[in-house]
Amino acid sequence: MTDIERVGVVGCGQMGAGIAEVCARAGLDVRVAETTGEALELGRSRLINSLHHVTERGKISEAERDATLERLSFTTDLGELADRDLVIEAVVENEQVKLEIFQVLDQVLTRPDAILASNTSSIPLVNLAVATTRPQQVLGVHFFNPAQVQNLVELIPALTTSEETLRRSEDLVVRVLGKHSIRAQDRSGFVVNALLIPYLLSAVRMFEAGVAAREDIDNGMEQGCAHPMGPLKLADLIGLDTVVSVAASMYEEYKEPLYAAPPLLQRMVSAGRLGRKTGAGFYTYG
Ligand SMILES: C[C@H](O)CC(=O)SCCNC(=O)CCNC(=O)[C@H](O)C(C)(C)COP(=O)(O)OP(=O)(O)OC[C@H]1O[C@@H](n2cnc3c(N)ncnc32)[C@H](O)[C@@H]1OP(=O)(O)O
Repeated sequence: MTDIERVGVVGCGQMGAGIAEVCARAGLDVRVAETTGEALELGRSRLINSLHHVTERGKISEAERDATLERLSFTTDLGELADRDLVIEAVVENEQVKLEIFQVLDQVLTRPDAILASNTSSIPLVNLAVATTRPQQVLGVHFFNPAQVQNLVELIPALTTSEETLRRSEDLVVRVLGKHSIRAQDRSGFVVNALLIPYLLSAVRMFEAGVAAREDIDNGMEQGCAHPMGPLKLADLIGLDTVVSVAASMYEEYKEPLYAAPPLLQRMVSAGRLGRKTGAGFYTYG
């Protein structure tokens, strides 16, 4: 039996909302924290809309939806996460911001063996761990977008993480959330992004060089390799700013040219064309 029943999620953007939904649907008591009332309202509607959507699609009953909503609470005060057994941080990929959150959570969590997890794709977990007084209880729990649909969670122990923390987290992810888990070392990109990001960057370089139209690049991989979506569509789904920031951290770590974001991608981010979330990236969205 898991000893994790009360979960906190910090950040209610596309990943945080998805993670909170997965946890609440699995029967956990979930409290979501955001920085401002406005961000919280946006996140809350994102989550509620998604629950209504899965109910309409017949994946859960109306009673299950209502019970899931009952298990969700929202706050703008990290102090209200004090009684949580596990907190998953899913805020912007900015090390300073994450460090501050980890330091606050470390102070407010009352349970001595509470686990502090990050959904980071790129920040070294050990940096977050040593910023707390419980480095043995900090690890990476990395979901994939959309978290409600993708089956995988990467578990990333820092050098300081205890086997007990890893075991408890794995039990939660696999047995309670029903996800598949893989373990990876605390190296930039872990397993999936280390393989995926160079592929996405190659597709952008191919498009930039005029080798093929964006639709042909995407259709090539969808029809030729049975990928659910081609690389340019997928970059738009992930968010071009996230692709650039994960690539930058991998480049920083390995200095391999294949991890360097091509100029077109950098320019699109500067222009605010971040993909689906801003309505325009390689494609435009209604
Ligand atoms: C960068 C990070 O660190 C790591 C990452 O996240 S890497 C990115 C990993 N993600 C991927 O590779 C995504 C690849 N694409 C896919 O799996 C699929 O194209 C997709 C699930 C996004 C959409 O699937 P597709 O069949 O094209 O569309 P659609 O029919 O709308 O959706 C399929 C199902 O997923 C559900 N779904 C899609 N997007 C959803 C979302 N945002 N939230 C909840 N459910 C969603 C739909 O409701 C639908 O369910 P149903 O058919 O059972 O009702």
